[in-house]
Amino acid sequence: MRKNILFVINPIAGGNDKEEIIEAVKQRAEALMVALEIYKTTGEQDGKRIAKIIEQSNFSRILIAGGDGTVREVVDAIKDKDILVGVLPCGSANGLATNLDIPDDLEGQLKIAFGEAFMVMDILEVNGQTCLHIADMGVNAALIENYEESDVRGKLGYLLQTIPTLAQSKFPFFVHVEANGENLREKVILVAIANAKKFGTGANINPTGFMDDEQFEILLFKNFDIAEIIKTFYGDISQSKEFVTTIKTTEASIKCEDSIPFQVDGEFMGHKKVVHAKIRPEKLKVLCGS
Ligand SMILES: Nc1ncnc2c1ncn2[C@@H]1O[C@H](COP(=O)(O)OP(=O)(O)OP(=O)(O)O)[C@@H](O)[C@H]1O
Repeated sequence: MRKNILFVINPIAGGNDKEEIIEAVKQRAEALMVALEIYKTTGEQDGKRIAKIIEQSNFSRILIAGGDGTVREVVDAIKDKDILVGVLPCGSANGLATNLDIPDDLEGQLKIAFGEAFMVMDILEVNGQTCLHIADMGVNAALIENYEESDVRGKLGYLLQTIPTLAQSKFPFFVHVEANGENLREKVILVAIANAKKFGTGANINPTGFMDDEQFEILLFKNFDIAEIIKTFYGDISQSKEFVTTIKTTEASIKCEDSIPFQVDGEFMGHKKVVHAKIRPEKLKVLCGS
């Protein structure tokens, strides 16, 4: 049977031109004699439209040129269908691609997108939302909130928000975590709910986490030290017990005494007091680097 690929492109993701990627994918599909259907997102009802397109054809894989937001939308549209997903990262945040070892060069990305190496990864549900790599409450979500309101994009824009965010913030805060039948109360600056190891910035906040181990980690970052926080987001992370407590689980409730900034896969989701996280029964087959 001839292979069918759906190619979803978010034209505005990352603010960059997608023509080179589109042409390269078209050429590769043609060379492999694979039928390619293209869907360009509009920002309106894309999830519903993609779900309808998937219903009408028998796609063996979906390639996505976009950022984490576009990938999440496609994953929601796939539901429990057996379709391989490949990411050609071009968003301003590409945390999932970072965790899948997708390289920066287009040739390397195409090799993976049209290759056969894939992982069967877990999907988290966090307050009813699909979460593929990391959700968190606290200082990182506050940075994303401020970043989304600022004019400077990219890593610099994010870094520029660090000092004002910390200066005006209500951190540290108290959090109650209920997981594995136990309760824990800690004073923290950030609670991460991590399916993956790394933030989109590349920082490896969860070195013991795997995306295909049917569990996730709750990481309670405790120290309020600006130098340590900046290192955490951009480089090496201290895994000392004074700095972070890690809980491995399949379901957890996180309750805060105040409303705290909350983000899922790099998208700011408002201020929350309660976050419930669990592993979904369905999995995602995703093409990866190794
Ligand atoms: N044609 C379009 N015009 C405007 N917005 C769009 C369009 N297509 C998709 N979107 C929006 O793009 C967002 C997803 O972007 P994605 O996360 O993939 O890339 P990004 O560059 O990281 O985005 P951002 O920096 O805005 O988070 C969604 O909010 C979606 O509604």
